Amino acid sequence: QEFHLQPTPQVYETLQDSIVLPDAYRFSADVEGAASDAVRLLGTLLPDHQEKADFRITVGVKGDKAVRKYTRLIPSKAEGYYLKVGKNEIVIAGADARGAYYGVQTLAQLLTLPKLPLVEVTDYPDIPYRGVVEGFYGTPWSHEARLCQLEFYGRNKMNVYLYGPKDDPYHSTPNWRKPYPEREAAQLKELVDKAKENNVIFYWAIHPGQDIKWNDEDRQNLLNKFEKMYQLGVRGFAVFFDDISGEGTKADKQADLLNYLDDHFVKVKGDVEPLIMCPTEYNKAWSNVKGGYLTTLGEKLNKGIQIMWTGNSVIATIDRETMDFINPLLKRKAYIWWNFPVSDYVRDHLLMGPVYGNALDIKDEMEGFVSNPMEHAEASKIALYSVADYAWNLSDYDSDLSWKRAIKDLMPQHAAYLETFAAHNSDLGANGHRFRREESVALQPALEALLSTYEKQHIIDEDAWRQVNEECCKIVTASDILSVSQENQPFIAEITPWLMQFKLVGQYGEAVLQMMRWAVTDKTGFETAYEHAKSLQLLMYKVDTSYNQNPYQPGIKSGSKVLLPTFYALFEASVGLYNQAYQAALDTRAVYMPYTWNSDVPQLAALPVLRKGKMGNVSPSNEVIRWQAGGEALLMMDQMRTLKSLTVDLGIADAPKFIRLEITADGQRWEAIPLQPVNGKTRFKAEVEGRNVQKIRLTNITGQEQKVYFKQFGFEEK
Ligand SMILES: CC(=O)N[C@@H]1[C@@H](O)[C@H](O)C(CO)=C[C@H]1N
Repeated sequence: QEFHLQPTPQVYETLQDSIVLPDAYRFSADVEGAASDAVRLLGTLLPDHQEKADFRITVGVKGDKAVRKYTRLIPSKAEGYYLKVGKNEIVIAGADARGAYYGVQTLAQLLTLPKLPLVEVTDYPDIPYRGVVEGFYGTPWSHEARLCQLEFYGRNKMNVYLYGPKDDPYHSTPNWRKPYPEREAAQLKELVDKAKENNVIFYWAIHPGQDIKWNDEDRQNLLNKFEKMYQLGVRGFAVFFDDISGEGTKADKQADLLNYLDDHFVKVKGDVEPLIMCPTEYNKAWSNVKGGYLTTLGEKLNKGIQIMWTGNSVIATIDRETMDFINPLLKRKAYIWWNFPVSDYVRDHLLMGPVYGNALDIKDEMEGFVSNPMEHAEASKIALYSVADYAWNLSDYDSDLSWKRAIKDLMPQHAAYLETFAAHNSDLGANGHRFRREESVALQPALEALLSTYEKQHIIDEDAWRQVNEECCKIVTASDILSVSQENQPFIAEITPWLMQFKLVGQYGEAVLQMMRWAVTDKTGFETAYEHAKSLQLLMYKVDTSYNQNPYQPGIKSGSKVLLPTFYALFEASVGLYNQAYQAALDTRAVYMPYTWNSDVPQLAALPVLRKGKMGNVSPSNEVIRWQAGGEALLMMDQMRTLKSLTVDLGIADAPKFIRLEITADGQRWEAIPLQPVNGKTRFKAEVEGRNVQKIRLTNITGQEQKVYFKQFGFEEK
């Protein structure tokens, strides 16, 4: 595969010739000046220079004497650079310090080649701010993972990292007012230093909105906390007002606070980046333009303050229509908070697929583009690599080529196996945001041909059968090789449960293909394959109910959108044929889900129901739910079932005043069941022990919209 620089440069010319870098070279640079970062990085790449040598290496920033004669070749764009590798010289001339540093990062990639190609690169980023917002719910990244991320950002020319893990108690309610304990403070200081080393701006974000008081005391509390972070070396600050309800959601109060911080902290300090804020109405689906929240921010917030936006909905790809809606309201270019590959609402899935769907013609519409990743730091790098590629140079972005390069970058030696894994572990499964991704793209035609021919004509499409069988063998091989790979152990540690599941899916596919082969030709062969398939289904269930048992979306899903559903359908079809051929009555069901959920409350409607043994749970939501008056949510059983317990948690202490819970055994007569407080906070139990139910209903009985959380709705059968 031909060599490709990352991110894809704006202009790359190669002279179809190369040199072997001499081990002695003359060096000219203004080492103390703006190019010091670039010179330091270069020093780690090349042997020491000698005074007398023919080959010359020049590094500088526009205006430095050393690069004066290249001035007109330097792009006049922030963070741009001109890089030349000639027969007897290398020149790196940056438009500014970071540009020079990026020029050296590009040279570093060229130096990994067997021979150094003669090139001229004229390069610069399309989007001013590019990087990552660690802004997900769930286990925050570890200190080691963050250090590793920052190096990755430096190499991929990402220039921002926003620290804002929702579950860090010192970032959010209740401890945002408190300084970090010593150990955490020391680690943050180390991160700030590591970020600087990699030319990444480290922003520390605060999430005070759920309990902030609009008074001098809390304003001072916030200033004090910022001052503490400043003393740790933080020079970039953000205030997030997302996913809150109550007083903190007021636009004019938020704007007053941000302007105060801007005037009395940022402008006073003089060496702090422009403030960033995340609004409460951070996506179009939730914005009520007439209500004036966004226009108030747009009008009142000081011009220099950057405002984040997730798009037309919480999880959305970004296009021109998206930007044409929001930029006029904010009276500035929105700073995109892109919620991918974040998986804190589908925690049983890994999102390893390509980054696609964002428009390539909107480079002048966005102030920033930062990705909210998975809690699995290494696994997120596949998407982050392509986010860096996209945000640097939109028009040349190719999602599939970038995805393949991202995989090679993460595991150069085992890239082929990782690509097999990533190709089939890319969709989210059903989820409350209705956001889906393609999965098993290359194998889909064969899977579809195999299934439709078999289901409709009861014959095997031999070519499709062979392709699917080959892929199943690859899946089994890839899973084993990756699970013991030493190439990137932190990454393998993150994905091991999914590798186990993925192998089982591959083996299940093999067994089902055998069942198809023998359904009407070899009774005993079929029965063995059937037994094997059933045991593999049980093994998959065991993995899914043993690992990653978080209280939100527990379990381990793999190949869940195309591969496994196709194998389930082929399983059922072949058992049907066998039963017919041999007048047998084997159970044809592959898996069954006895519970269904639906609701006329938009943010509840698509939440998936999860089942584990006798427990049923509706997947919780991270966001504030706007539950309209009379809105209802219905959990339906496939048949009458006897309950043992039922728990509801809407994040408010007085839920029984707002939401009525009812059950029915016959679908006609409903009976309200009182909700008893369980933990004195927001969790309630309904007395349903021994009750026969067919449906359970939750209704907002207050006659007006209620803002609640949907933290838990679960029941256990007897
Ligand atoms: C701005 C923003 O997207 N805030 C939160 C985010 O923290 C959370 O990870 C996700 C992704 O599930 C969505 C939002 N609830």
